[in-house]
Amino acid sequence: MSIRRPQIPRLLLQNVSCMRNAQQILRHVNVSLHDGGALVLTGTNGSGKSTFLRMLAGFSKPSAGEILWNGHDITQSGIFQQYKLQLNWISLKDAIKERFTVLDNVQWFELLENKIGKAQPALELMGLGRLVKEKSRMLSMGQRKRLQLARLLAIDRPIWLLDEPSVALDDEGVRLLEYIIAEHRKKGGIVIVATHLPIDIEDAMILRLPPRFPRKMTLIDMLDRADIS
Ligand SMILES: Nc1ncnc2c1ncn2[C@@H]1O[C@H](COP(=O)(O)OP(=O)(O)OP(=O)(O)O)[C@@H](O)[C@H]1O
Repeated sequence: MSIRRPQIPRLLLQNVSCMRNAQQILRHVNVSLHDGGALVLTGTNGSGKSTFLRMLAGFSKPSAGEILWNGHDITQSGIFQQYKLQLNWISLKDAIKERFTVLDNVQWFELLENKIGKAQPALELMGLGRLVKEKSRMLSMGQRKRLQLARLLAIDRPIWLLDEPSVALDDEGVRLLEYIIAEHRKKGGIVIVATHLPIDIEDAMILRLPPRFPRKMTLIDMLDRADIS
């Protein structure tokens, strides 16, 4: 009889806290993600969703606890060099070069990755096929987001860190985003999304970060109270 060992999670956050500017932003976060896993981060403005993603990307270090990738602490420099090659990141800063064409904006990143051939099909999938030769400065907000998503597909790394990926997308764009996330997970990819907007990700873990400051009473709260009395 063979005894199966429990698999080590691909990503494990153990009791992680994070400070920024001498302020405690995240407290005692525990998350475990295996291949194909998905995590959706929600929470009020300033609750720490972007901080969480930045920490996973290695831009800031946990002030306590550990982030383990394949069981190894990502803050060790040898490990981090390998770990960072697993990551692909989308944020509101889109890093689009205005003077490049739409196609060049994806191919440039492919080139940096020593990859080739996925830019055009990725742009077509994201509905930008007819715009590949246009200068990127011509793109609308939603088209810029679609270009960022095409980059994700072309670069094709396993761990996606997506900060507000559906902002500016129309309904079809959101469906496409949900589709590429589902396909990525089928291949064993991991997806972590920080969002305020509804997104349909099957069996995703949801982590709602607590508000950092007690909310002051708003006019709506006051009106509600007036109703009760
Ligand atoms: N560069 C920085 N230096 C210091 N503190 C920062 C920095 N960026 C953000 N913060 C603080 O960290 C806290 C969490 O910010 P963060 O951007 O992670 O929140 P968020 O949940 O992503 O918010 P939002 O929903 O508004 O995007 C905020 O109180 C913010 O003021």
